[in-house]
Amino acid sequence: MVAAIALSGVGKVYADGTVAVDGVDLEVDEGEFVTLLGPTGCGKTTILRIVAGLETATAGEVWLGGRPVDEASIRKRRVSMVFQDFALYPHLTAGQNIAFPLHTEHVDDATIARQVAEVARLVGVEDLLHRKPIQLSGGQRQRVAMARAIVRRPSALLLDEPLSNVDAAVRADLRTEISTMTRRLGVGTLYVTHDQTEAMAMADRIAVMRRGRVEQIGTPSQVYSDPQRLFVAAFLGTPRTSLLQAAVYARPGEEAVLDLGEQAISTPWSDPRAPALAEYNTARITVGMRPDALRVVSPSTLGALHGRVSHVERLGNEAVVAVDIGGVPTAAAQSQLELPEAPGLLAETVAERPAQSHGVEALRGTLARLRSHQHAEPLPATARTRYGFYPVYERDQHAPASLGGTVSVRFPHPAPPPRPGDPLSLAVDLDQVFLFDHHGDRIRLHTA
Ligand SMILES: Nc1ncnc2c1ncn2[C@@H]1O[C@H](COP(=O)(O)OP(=O)(O)OP(=O)(O)O)[C@@H](O)[C@H]1O
Repeated sequence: MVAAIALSGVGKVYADGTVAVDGVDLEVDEGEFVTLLGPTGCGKTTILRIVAGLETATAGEVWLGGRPVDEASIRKRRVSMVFQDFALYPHLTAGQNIAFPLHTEHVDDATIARQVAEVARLVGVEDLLHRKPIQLSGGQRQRVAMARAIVRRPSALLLDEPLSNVDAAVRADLRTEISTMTRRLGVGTLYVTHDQTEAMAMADRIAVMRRGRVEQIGTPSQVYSDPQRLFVAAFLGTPRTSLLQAAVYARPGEEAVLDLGEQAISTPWSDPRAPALAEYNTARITVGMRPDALRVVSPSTLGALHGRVSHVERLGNEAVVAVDIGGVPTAAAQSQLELPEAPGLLAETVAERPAQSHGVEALRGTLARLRSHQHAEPLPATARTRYGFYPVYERDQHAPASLGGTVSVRFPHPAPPPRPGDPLSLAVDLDQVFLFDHHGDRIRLHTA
């Protein structure tokens, strides 16, 4: 099959030297829905603009319907783009807005009327065609924008966070409608979002992006359940995947351990993963754990991790309980601080420190900490554990609890969740634990 959209080694360096896109390969088949998912500034919009012809790539090639199109005009590309801010013409009615692309192509009036009615019905705005954009709700405006984008039967559809200005209730409906509609039309769609729920719900495949590169591309369940990179594991999952530093120690014939500092995850030598772990003996790695990997057990259970509840979040159908097991979070540069919620965390951090510093000073201090996390690894000290030397990174006392060395477990309704401060013991399912080396690449324990 010929790909609707194909990018090969595409790069973009802006005039000021910003590397926005860095060697991206990507294919979207006809009728396929691919989302570009990643934190703010990772290059998602730039990729869409390059495909649409609004921006020129500084490296690589773009192909549409099997033809290289770098020199082609925007119109010849038959690509439609929808932005998050609707961008309807305010002085035209919804019907005139939808008809607009056809007028520019000199289509006759009867055909225009027929096609407008058809797409208006498809997106559910047939009763609103006489209204001006100002008389429409956010959700209705976005439906009109979608109708305008598909009325020309584009060969590729580019959607840039089209639901971010629509309120939550309408967003869920539109999410389903948009992905159903693009599949029915058989149009190749590239959809930009930084919302993982949206990406998971809509996409055939998700390309998780970071700093201009695609870190991993796969079906929603592949990228969620089988992350190849630490960043992907960190980015996907609610609550956040816990990423803790660990040292690997193997004692042939006895056990292999992931030493978390205050305690360790151990597996007996008879487990084929133990000799596989031995290949990493003394290596410093990152252990990624989601609630799926943990089970609450009695304190006497052999090999359980023990901790105290630091935070309980009640979500109605379940409670998410953060448990401090004395772990040390992995270098933030590789994980959390680049996530889109970072500004929120920043605000939280500032709010937590009113007694020590004030206003601008507090903000400056916090920014300095965030920056130093982004650019420099903390200097490791070492401490003796029962297995060997463990690199001790100073725990940041002021970091919000969500950045601490905690793990999370779920208490589905109606199980009563524990309270902050309560002790809790957790058994670890090693099959559900992700291990990453210091480059952020997944360590796979080949046990065959
Ligand atoms: N015209 C420009 N000149 C210089 N740098 C730019 C320009 N446009 C974007 N950038 C930079 O390129 C990088 C990628 O931007 P882009 O808008 O593609 O990211 P994004 O992932 O879509 O972000 P968001 O989710 O915030 O929209 C950012 O660092 C941004 O500041």
